[in-house]
Amino acid sequence: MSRPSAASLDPDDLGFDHHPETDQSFENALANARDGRRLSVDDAVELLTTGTDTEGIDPERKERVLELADRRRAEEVGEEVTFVANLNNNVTTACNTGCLFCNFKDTAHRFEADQADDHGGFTKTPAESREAVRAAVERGVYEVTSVSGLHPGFALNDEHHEILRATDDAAKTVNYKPPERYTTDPGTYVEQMDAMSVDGVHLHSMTPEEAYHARRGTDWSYESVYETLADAGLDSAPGTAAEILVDEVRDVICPGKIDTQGWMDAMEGAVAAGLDVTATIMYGHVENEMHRALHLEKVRELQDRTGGVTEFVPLSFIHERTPLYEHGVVEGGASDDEDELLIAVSRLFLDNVENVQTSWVKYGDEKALKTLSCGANDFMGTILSEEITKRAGGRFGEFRSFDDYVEMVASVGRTPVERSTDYRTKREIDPTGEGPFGPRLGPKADGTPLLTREERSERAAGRGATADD
Ligand SMILES: C[S@@+](CC[C@H](N)C(=O)[O-])C[C@H]1O[C@@H](n2cnc3c(N)ncnc32)[C@H](O)[C@@H]1O
Ligand SMILES: Nc1c(NC[C@H](O)[C@H](O)[C@H](O)CO)[nH]c(=O)[nH]c1=O
Ligand SMILES: N[C@@H](Cc1ccc(O)cc1)C(=O)O
Ligand code: SF4
Repeated sequence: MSRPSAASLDPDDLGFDHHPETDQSFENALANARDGRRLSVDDAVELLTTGTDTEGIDPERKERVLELADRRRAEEVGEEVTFVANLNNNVTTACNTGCLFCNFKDTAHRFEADQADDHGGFTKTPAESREAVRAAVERGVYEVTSVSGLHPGFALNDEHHEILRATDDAAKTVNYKPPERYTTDPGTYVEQMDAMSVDGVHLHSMTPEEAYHARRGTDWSYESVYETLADAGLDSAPGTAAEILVDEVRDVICPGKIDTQGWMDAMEGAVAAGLDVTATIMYGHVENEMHRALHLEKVRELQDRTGGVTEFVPLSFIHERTPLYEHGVVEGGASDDEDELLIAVSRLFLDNVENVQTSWVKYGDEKALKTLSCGANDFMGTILSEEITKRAGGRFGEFRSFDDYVEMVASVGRTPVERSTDYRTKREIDPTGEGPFGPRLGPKADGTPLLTREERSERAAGRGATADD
């Protein structure tokens, strides 16, 4: 695959074949949504653009789309706003994939034992991962989300290491270097899953890109890889790495990643292995509204085929410290109008996905609360630790307490509800009840807040006490 370098990309001429042009009209598309007809890609483009017959976003039309989506949300899932008590535990930032929207990763060779420079990244051993999760579960957390860089020393298990070690020119052909070359050995994926799967916690891990890494250089199926991971403790898989599921966009922003079909195959393999999955979109960079609509179509197809997608998560691109922005390929991320419309059209288009998640990490509290009346019904999790958005320049912090959630959700007149990762277990919280509030659905969750008042103020002051220290 030829890889364009960010510096050589002309933002006005990315050579896309897909453009937001349709034979549909805005009013027709809106009527289709109102009458509950399954929307076409052209309908979605009309709604996302508030009509291709007008320039820019028409504020009055936008409100009509948002209102319809809000009504659909109320019909489908009611007034509850759900959230989960979870911890993000990223295992390593070492990655050579080079996605141009990402500043989470650090070039992997800098992690090698003979490299002197301080790369500012990290790799956790399985024992360190286990300790981070154990400490969080002790506090009441019951989900751990773990997404990581594609460390060249990672393999699925010992058998996979043997295959990769025997591969010719493995660094180049299969992005593999033996783990002993690195200062810290991340262990195998199986060892990491086993380590993080402690005390009945739900383990949400292994994105399609990570699953690809866990079978590189072999003919193993995604299903068998996910089965092996499930046997080691994996419970569900995050559908990140989706970015925009249109190859002409992937060729620009993540040419080193698996393609659209590869992402679909991995997700289907995860569901075939008995796992729930989530699906995401990472939008607001070089893509246009036609790409966004085509992406939604892929997610709807996946759900038609599998029924395994528990939630859809729009991730608004954080641009500040990314190659795409630094090289002038983009001038910023999505506007507020675009964020609201993306949430609304996701709700209307994805008639087979029950939950649409809004992210306080990407939007901040104020905008995230607004999106709860544009079609969103889930408010993600407490996460306790955040690296991806922070490293890209995001400023909205790493933690929300149950008190924060209860106050925010009540302030918009909705019902705060604690949920399990799979949404099958829920507990409504009475905002007029006596606080402070804490989780109750976890193995060690007895209603005590996740962090003490002192720990929270230390965090607020930026002195950084984290759940795992
Ligand atoms: C950082 S990766 C980690 C997991 C794994 N390396 C992968 O790519 O699947 C997880 C996701 O974070 C999201 N992400 C990365 N950088 C971002 C940014 N600057 N703004 C918004 N989302 C971002 C992308 O959607 C990406 O797929
Ligand atoms: N939207 C973001 C998430 N979402 C994931 C949730 O927190 C949770 O793990 C999932 O809903 C399964 O229960 N996580 C982030 O780190 N950052 C986000 O922006
Ligand atoms: N890790 C992703 C968020 C995410 C994680 C798990 C999910 O199921 C969905 C979204 C990010 O911060 O960009
Ligand atoms: S998005 Fe994932 S694969 Fe791409 S560079 Fe970042 S960590 Fe690596």
